[in-house]
Amino acid sequence: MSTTPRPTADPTPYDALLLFSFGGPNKPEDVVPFLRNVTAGKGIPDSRLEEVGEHYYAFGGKSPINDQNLALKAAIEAELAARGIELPVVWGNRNWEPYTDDAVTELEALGAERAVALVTSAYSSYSGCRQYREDLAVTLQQRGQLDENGSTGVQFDKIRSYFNHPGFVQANVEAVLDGYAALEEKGGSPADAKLVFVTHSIPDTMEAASRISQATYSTQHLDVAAVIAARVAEARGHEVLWELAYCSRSGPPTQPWLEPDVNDLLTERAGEGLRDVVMAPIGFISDHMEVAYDLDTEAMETATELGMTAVRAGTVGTRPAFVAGLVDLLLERAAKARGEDVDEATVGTLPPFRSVCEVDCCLRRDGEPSGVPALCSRDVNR
Ligand SMILES: CC1=C(CCC(=O)O)c2cc3nc(cc4[nH]c(cc5[nH]c(cc1n2)c(C)c5CCC(=O)O)c(CCC(=O)O)c4C)C(CCC(=O)O)=C3C
Ligand SMILES: [Fe+2]
Repeated sequence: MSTTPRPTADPTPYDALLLFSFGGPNKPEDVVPFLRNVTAGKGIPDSRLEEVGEHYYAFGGKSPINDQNLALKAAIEAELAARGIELPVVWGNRNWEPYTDDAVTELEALGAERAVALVTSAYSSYSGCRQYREDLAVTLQQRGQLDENGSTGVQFDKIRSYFNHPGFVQANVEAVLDGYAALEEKGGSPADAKLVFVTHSIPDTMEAASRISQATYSTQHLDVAAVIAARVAEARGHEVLWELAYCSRSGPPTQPWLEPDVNDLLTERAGEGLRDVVMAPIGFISDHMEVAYDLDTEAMETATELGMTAVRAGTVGTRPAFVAGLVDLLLERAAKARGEDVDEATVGTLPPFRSVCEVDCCLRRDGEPSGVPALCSRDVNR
């Protein structure tokens, strides 16, 4: 379908790729310290933390996310090798081992001077963009490697948010089509089904602050959802009605977050007579805990109780279209860093997002300066 030529297989000026993720616990003893890392200073009620801890214990205290990142790392390495590109891939996480600091140590051991970061969040908001850039800056600061101009050690650039990159979108289309096939196998009626896209909820204040990144977080999802639904409708030859819902809300009940919650949406639509649902978690790139618990456990239970026939489509994971797209994005970023004119491929109505963020891009709260340094932006150290 896509006729966009592959970018030149030259990673110069980069000498390493940082696969930069969230992290998750590997065993029961990791759960509480992991949750402390995630929630430090975020005002999440203890009751919510205990509840989320239980989600992890129900899965033996091990999040699937680390194995999924290792699988993605291996898939990227294989794609690089297949294209004859020699570039080491180093993995680091904000909230668990191997930490960002471990990754920087590994980059130094490799002799890397300029690395490009690939964040495992496809969409732009504080949680999916700036929080990673801050983590990198604070890590360097703690190592004594940050001054007012940025890093004095390994230099970092970032790959643009890729929610509207053809590879990510195509992999989602394939996953949703597999979901429709699974619905049919389950005895559902695909032509009457609702396609419910699901993503992580964020506070309304974070949504408002994400505006500066060229389109808000929810708008990014709506734009790409429309493209995916249209392609699925075309491939299946029937109409596809769709909606966007949210999961994994936390924070105090008084704080507004993006809605509708997926469980509330299912309940409301069941009341209106909807019987068949395909849930597509386009907000996540792998089947980590939010997907395994909030969708496969909780939302599936809701759907079953409502008497619906429901399936959950896969995430992009290591689908070849996604992995090839990531390598294209890396090469595109490299060409940009070399000052070349590059074709930044997108689908939908939104532009390619910036790989060097605007001043005050994606703050945590609308209008409030963060006071925390961030890399890969025009406001280093603000
Ligand atoms: C937008 C977004 C993504 C999607 C993009 C992406 O995929 O990266 C994401 C991913 C993830 N979130 C994760 C886990 C958690 N997120 C939390 C808390 C929060 N997430 C938020 C946003 C997001 N989070 C927000 C606004 C909060 C409130 C606190 C704050 O303002 O920052 C909490 C604290 C308890 C709770 O509140 O649930 C946990 C444990 C895991 C790991 C899963 C695993 O272990 O498999 C992953 C990949
Ligand atoms: Fe989260």
